[in-house]
Amino acid sequence: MGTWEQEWIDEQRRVDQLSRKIDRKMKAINKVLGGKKGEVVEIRKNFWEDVTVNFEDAAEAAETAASIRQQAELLSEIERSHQGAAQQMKTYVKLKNSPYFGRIDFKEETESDADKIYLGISSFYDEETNDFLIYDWRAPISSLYYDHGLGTASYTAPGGEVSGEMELKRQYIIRGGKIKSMFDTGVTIGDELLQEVLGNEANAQMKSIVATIQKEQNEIIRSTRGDLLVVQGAAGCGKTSAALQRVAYLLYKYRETLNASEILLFSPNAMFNTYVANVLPELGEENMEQTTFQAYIEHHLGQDFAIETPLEQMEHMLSSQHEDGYEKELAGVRYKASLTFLEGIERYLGNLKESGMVFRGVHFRGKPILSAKQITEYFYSFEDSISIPNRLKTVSEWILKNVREFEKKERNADWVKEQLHYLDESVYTKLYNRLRKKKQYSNDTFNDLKREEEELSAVIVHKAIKPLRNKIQKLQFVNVKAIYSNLIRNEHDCLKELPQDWESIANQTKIDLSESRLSNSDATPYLFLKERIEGFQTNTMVKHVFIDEAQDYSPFQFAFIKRIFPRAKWTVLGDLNQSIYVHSPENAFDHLRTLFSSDRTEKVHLSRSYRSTRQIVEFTKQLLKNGGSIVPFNRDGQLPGVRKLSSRYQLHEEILDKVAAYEREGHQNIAVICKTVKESQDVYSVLKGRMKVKLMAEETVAYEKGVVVIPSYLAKGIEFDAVIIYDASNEIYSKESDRKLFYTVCTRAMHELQIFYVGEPCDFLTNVSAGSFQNEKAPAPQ
Ligand SMILES: Nc1ncnc2c1ncn2[C@@H]1O[C@H](COP(=O)(O)OP(=O)(O)OP(=O)(O)O)[C@@H](O)[C@H]1O
Repeated sequence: MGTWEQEWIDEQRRVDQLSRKIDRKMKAINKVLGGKKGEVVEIRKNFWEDVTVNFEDAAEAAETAASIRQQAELLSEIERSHQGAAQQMKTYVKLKNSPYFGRIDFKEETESDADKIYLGISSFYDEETNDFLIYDWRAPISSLYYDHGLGTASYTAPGGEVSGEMELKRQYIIRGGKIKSMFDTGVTIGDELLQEVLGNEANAQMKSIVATIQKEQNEIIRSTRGDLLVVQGAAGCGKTSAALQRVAYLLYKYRETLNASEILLFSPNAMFNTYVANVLPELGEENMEQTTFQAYIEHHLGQDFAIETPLEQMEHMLSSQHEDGYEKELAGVRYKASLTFLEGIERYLGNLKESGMVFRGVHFRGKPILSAKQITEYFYSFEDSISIPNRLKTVSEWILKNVREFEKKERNADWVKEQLHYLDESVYTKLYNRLRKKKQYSNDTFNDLKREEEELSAVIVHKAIKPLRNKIQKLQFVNVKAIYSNLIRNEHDCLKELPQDWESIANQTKIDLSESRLSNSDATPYLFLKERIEGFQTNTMVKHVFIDEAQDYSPFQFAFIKRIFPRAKWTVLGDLNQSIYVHSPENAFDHLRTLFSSDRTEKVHLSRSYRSTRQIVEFTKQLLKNGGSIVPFNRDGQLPGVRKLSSRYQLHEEILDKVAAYEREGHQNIAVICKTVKESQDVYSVLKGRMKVKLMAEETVAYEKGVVVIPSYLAKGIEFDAVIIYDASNEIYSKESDRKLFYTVCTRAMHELQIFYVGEPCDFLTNVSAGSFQNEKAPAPQ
């Protein structure tokens, strides 16, 4: 028998042995789980028997409360450890299926023999031999696997640098406890496994990449040096993947002090949340918190305004590209996204300390309590040195005091008397009982009619005034809308370097505000101003902020996020070549770096692209002006197709044919990508009667397998086996500003890319070398 076969047998034997050990641990855990479950059921059943209930007097009641608390704590303690055991069980199930994916034989300098280190998604410690039979991929020693080939190698252990010799590096694919494939590799991570992984069909959800993390990705995953880590990388180079593995790494490294709820990922849209939701659970970790910037804005302003979503803004800007006034509008959007605007707001806030605040008068049932003028005078009676939020706190207390005085007088008002008369029997009894309890009246004293009336009037007024009090507590007497509108009109001359024709922009903003609408470009500045006036609500709980697709954020938004999470470290991932928003400046990441000190900032560049075949990457990089440095991972496929069609009718026929052909080849995720939602809807209405297809035109839908028609904005960040670009004519992708959008949509393809157009092709296509694509219809299969 050849030595390799023998090796294989030995390795399988080890897997089998390990499997038996895992079985034993699973059995033990099962017992614990069963026992704990029994305990929980028992405690639940006897909960009220085991607590002493006595409400006779205060001391007894306190004892009862303590007794209930004790029982409840016991219960939750057991439930917690039950959860821990259940989690452990899940990990064992995964390990049993696939215990490890890699092995390194590493001989430390000071040792004579090499240690065999097996790497899996979680450690497995064997108490009988006092050995780690599996090392967690995040353990310090595991970095050898990702960072080094055979020969001299070193890693950083908690006690310092450990050097030695890597004698073997082996990769496995183990499924169901059986080794499916196994190969030795000399280089960092062998291309074979990666070839195999990347050649697979797309999933409806993103997968973990632990078995094939590349060296430069490992650097991102394990970096803990700075406060800001910026990752710039081409489409498909694994930014999102690296970010998610990094979350898992941080949760492992800082497991004593960091939990998943203290990590927040900003995703590009809500659909993307579902796309990445599986990666961490697959690794046995809890998911981090996920949100979108829009959701944050909605949470704070959604009650007061209809807020334009990024999708709506994109749609509007893309479809008005040829209209008069587009350039002016664009200049306005860019200005509102800039730090120049933010600085203007800061100047304005400085001014507001002396003048310019706008208040609403406080009224109740049409009667004035305090006029806007009185509130303004009171607000400006404070020293300039007192901050606006602090002043507002005092002002609101002062208003509430006035309201209380008003409330007392109001008890004699006619409307109160009237309500007293018509008091519903049940309300009356309820109020009566409540008063009796509170004041401990005897039945007799309460019968005193006058007293009763007084008390009931007080309750009626108090209740009626409650909404007003709430509004005052929420500082709604401050007219932020008017203050923002004045800012935009630049009455105080705080805004500098305004774009041309700002007046019409200001007018539009004013109309929007008066109709309780907020454009996407106004939303962040508006909230910023509001928060700065009312007192910024910071979040010090979050320790790590991740921002994916970061090229889509404006400098203003970055500054804003920094303010919300003053204590968090940031990991920011993006590709400047995929900036699809009009508000993104060319040098978006430079602005970002002004928020952190330069010696706490790290920048990593990824240029190797894994998603698409070599042919697709070679093609798409030519769509960019500066795509030269993008390196494809060497995976072979068909040349992308680019075809001119004579009519829309023919276009739709060809799409049907192409989708059918892709399906025959076994592709399951196929996307027809359009530029806008409108275009997607039109295409969908044509296709839907003729094939099984879904329209994904709203953020809220979950990403699913199948054939989809999807607008560019929603396709970003995700990938498909095969992509059809609906219409790449120069009518649709007409401006230079469409270049990055076009690049973004084409780079969604993993295995196949087909571009159609009717009329003339867009300029970006004319620059691609002839050998990089085919323009004939592929022959039908025999
Ligand atoms: N080391 C790796 N091993 C296996 N697969 C990888 C690796 N790195 C990236 N991939 C795969 O490449 C594809 C692209 O990765 P990902 O979506 O993370 O890239 P991205 O840089 O965020 O892309 P984009 O900017 O285009 O959205 C995914 O299918 C991912 O699983």
